[in-house]
Amino acid sequence: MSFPEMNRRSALKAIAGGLAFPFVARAGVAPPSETLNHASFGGSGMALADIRSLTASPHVRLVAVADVDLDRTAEVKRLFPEVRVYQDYRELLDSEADLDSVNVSTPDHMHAPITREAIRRGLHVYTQKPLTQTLYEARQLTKAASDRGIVSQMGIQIHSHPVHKAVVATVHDGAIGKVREVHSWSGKQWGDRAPRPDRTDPVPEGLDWDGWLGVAEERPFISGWYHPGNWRKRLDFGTGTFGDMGCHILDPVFSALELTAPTEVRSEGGAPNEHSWGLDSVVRYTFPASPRTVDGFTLTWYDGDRRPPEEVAALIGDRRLSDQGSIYIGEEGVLYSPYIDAPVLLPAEKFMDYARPGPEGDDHYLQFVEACRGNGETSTPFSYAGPLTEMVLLGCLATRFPETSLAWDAEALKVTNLDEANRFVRREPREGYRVEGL
Ligand SMILES: NC(=O)C1=CN([C@@H]2O[C@H](COP(=O)(O)OP(=O)(O)OC[C@H]3O[C@@H](n4cnc5c(N)ncnc54)[C@H](OP(=O)(O)O)[C@@H]3O)[C@@H](O)[C@H]2O)C=CC1
Ligand SMILES: O=C1CO[C@H](CO)[C@@H](O)[C@@H]1O
Repeated sequence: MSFPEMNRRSALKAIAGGLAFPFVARAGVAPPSETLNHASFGGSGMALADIRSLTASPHVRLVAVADVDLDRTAEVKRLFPEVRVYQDYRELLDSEADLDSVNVSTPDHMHAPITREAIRRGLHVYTQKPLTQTLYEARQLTKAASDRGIVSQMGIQIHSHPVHKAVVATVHDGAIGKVREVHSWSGKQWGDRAPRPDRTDPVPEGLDWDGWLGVAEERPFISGWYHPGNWRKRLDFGTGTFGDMGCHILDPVFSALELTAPTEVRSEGGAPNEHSWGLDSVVRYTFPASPRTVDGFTLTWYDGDRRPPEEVAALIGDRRLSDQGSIYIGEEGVLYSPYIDAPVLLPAEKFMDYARPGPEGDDHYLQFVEACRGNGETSTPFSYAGPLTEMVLLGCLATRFPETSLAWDAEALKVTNLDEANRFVRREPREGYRVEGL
């Protein structure tokens, strides 16, 4: 680690301790007694929810917020009158020399550059899902977090929920044996078949539109089309329904089945148009066998109006198929997991006397805070969240090439049988928003 890579607070700690480079595994982990100086990227929407959850700990002091839309910072200023508000994330990072930790809760396209810069400064990072917007960025953040030894956590709070933990524990307990297939779905519709409206609207006074665009190409502001929220539907900013909900819904699948990178992915549903993600995706992955799966295990994702086929839905009998969830088909039984609801083991008679694991939940945010203070570990560090995000983003990429089986070489981060697919593995950031290491 080079000295300029240390943040000032860490450097002072190091010097005070009489050591030039004392941080081998984790740079600048605060001692347990210390209150973290924390900054948020994003001041409204999910960012505000993240701020509230993190500052529920008495050991977190919110000192700064960056938000490109100053019109959306009134509430955070009301709640934290002392907070310093910036409009440009780069200015915040350059000005706030005493930070320990940050949350990155902006739209997806800015997760990577902001998180990468925070890591470079040795700050602990809580980054919203999906970790990044491209596969390459996910790989780079995973590596950077590990090289720099910071504490990291992705914002998939369901990972720490008792229901998620129960699904994982039940599969690990062997209740349904080795798993042959999983079918997962979300009824959300973060896509758009309509063309981009041909108009330019005035940029609202408080919004720095260039800053909002960040790494993406310049374009006219269109009211309601991007900001806030609808950026999820747009190719350059969001990741469609799959990217939006996949990191939540496939998270228990990924950890319960101890999946590694898929070897093949195929889209059989809707495709994007020139500007927006498609609707009604169906994407099937093939994985190498894991200790929890059979050879040839497949995972299929459905969204919008698409759902698992009748013979799969029939496995849950006359129960209602929830709007979001998963069905795990094992060699010895079926596990139906409605999203954030108790898992159901089937056939019911077989599991009547089964002692279901009932693990306790955890607070995903406080887990991060405590890990930054040297107490315990996070449960979704980038070493876990990076590969999970890569899997999800590979599915998003596949929707661009319907009815085509893409062979994936995860180590090389490359589609090996269709070269044109590889231009979507990585993005070229706009001049002025390039960040070292991405
Ligand atoms: N884990 C979960 O359960 C949830 C996670 N999310 C995730 O949170 C993220 C944000 O989503 P959401 O809040 O709904 O989106 P919004 O568009 O409503 O808000 C995004 C926030 O980021 C700010 N922002 C945008 N660009 C920048 C920038 N360059 N620098 C600093 N701040 C910026 C926004 O400011 P402005 O007002 O100017 O846009 C706003 O405060 C997404 O990645 C989403 O996937 C969202 C909901 C739930
Ligand atoms: O959990 C979530 C709830 O819904 C939001 C919108 O679809 C998501 O962005 C979010 O991750």
